[in-house]
Amino acid sequence: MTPAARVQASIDLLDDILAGSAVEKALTGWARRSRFAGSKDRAAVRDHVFQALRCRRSYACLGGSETGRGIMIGALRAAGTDLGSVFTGEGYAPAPLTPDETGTVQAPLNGGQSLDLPDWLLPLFNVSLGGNAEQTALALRERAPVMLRANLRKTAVDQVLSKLAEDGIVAEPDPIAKTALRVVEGERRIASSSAYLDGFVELQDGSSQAAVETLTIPAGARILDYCAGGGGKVLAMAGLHEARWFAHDALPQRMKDLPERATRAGVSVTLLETADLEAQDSFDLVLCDVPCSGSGTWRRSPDAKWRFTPDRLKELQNLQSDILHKAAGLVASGGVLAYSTCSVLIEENEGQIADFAGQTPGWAVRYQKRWPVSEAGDGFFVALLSRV
Ligand SMILES: C[S@@+](CC[C@H](N)C(=O)[O-])C[C@H]1O[C@@H](n2cnc3c(N)ncnc32)[C@H](O)[C@@H]1O
Repeated sequence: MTPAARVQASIDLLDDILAGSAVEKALTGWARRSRFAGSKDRAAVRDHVFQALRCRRSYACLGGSETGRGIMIGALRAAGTDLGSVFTGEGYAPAPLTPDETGTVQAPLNGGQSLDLPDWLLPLFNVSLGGNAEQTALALRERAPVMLRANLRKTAVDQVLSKLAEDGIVAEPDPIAKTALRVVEGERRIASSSAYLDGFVELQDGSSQAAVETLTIPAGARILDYCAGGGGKVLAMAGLHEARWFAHDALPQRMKDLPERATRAGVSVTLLETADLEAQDSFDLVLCDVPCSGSGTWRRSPDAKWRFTPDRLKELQNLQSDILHKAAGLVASGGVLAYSTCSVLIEENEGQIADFAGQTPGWAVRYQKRWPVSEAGDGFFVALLSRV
């Protein structure tokens, strides 16, 4: 595909996504229908689409309309590309610019436009992040780093790096966590590398790894990952400690890959359905990695930023509170209740913990920490509460 044909494909995909299609589904469907597209074309189109979604609002302003075409015109303008060389109408290139498109005169962008945030979120970012609000919004306009977690249960970091290098993957340790590796080269080879298939590494953001490092886990303790999903957190804990591992999710099918991942990692994890929990002895630590806005990860799933609403925030707050109260009942006397989100919003983080501690006698907040959206990690929050 020519660079211009990739732009046209991205325009069509963005139109599908703006009409409501899920991003990954739209990309997979396009790749299936487009046998002519090689792996470099697919990667380039994916990059165009993701970057356009991260900066959807500012690019639409620069391009003169909130359509796939307007957004891609804005993206190319922002990158300083000569639009005439792309919008030629030749072959599979987009049609030439109309006089309106050529002449789009740009008024200065307002706050929400230049920060690529919906207006309703601006005050929430300001309250939650204070002086870091703008920096955080701007960081969410950039591509996320590719981070791996070294499974120290299998071997030491330097050996993991050598194993990755055998498969042409260059990575380097990142100080955000002792298990964190930043991938510098070869990210597309990770899923087929022997380091990955043999359980020496998992894809995991740096902040999640750092948060797991804050947990104190005594040998032999009973640990429950209450919102386990694919098991990222329980596997990260098990990479560092010897304990008895349990995983639960309200939607057990979300845990379907966990047994295979655990086997690869050399760990044994007992899966529990909600009905099994009552018959279980209590746990020394229950981690609630709750469903959240994902606002700390919007550079990875940028469409979520535009689909998020005040009603959805309320719904999530209620769910988070409900999960905290239910999980608290599973913690042994003297045990720890851990709560985490990949959100940057106070409403889902400190606010949620303050409400829980205020409403629930017998619990004290021992520790809270936020990680900013950075070059090594997504926005992340962890709180530890203990029974008093
Ligand atoms: C943020 S994801 C977990 C990600 C996972 N811990 C990881 O690191 O890969 C939140 C999970 O909570 C689950 N969930 C939603 N409501 C729940 C509830 N009431 N009780 C327990 N889990 C719930 C969702 O199905 C989802 O898998």
